[in-house]
Amino acid sequence: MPTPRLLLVAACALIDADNRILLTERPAGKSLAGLWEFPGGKVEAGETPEETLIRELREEIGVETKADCLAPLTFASHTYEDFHLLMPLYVCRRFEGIARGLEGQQIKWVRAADLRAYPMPPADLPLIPFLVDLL
Ligand SMILES: Nc1nc2c([nH]c(=O)n2[C@H]2C[C@H](O)[C@@H](COP(=O)(O)OP(=O)(O)OP(=O)(O)O)O2)c(=O)[nH]1
Repeated sequence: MPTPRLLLVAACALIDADNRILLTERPAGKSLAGLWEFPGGKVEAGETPEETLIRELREEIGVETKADCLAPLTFASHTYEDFHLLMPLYVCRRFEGIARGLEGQQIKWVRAADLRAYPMPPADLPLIPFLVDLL
């Protein structure tokens, strides 16, 4: 089997003053629909992962942040059927605005210890212990 193409996706664990993490539900019709994920998206040509996150946080949940406020935590590396996902996970505690699902998606602020109660894409499961340790 040939190795599938590499897909670079940037994701962010937004953390509120209460140490809760924001999860967003993937909408019906998309791949992995109904699963809970970290906000983010594909790194487009000409973008840094930080620029991708600033754009995606603004578009998806109406939150503004800066590259300085994005700290790398860990990454996911997972083979899906059509691609191999490489996904740096950043942590962001400094942002402006009240998060809301601007694309009709549900959002939820979740304690690290409760993350496993939310079905997530398989690539995300190894990330949970890093957040539990951090928080
Ligand atoms: N944003 C985000 N994407 C994730 C996570 N975990 C995970 O496997 N992914 C995958 C799902 C998608 O295949 C890809 C992100 O793509 P995207 O969110 O920009 O694009 P999309 O909704 O249009 O996805 P798709 O329907 O094209 O697959 O990364 C995660 O925690 N956050």
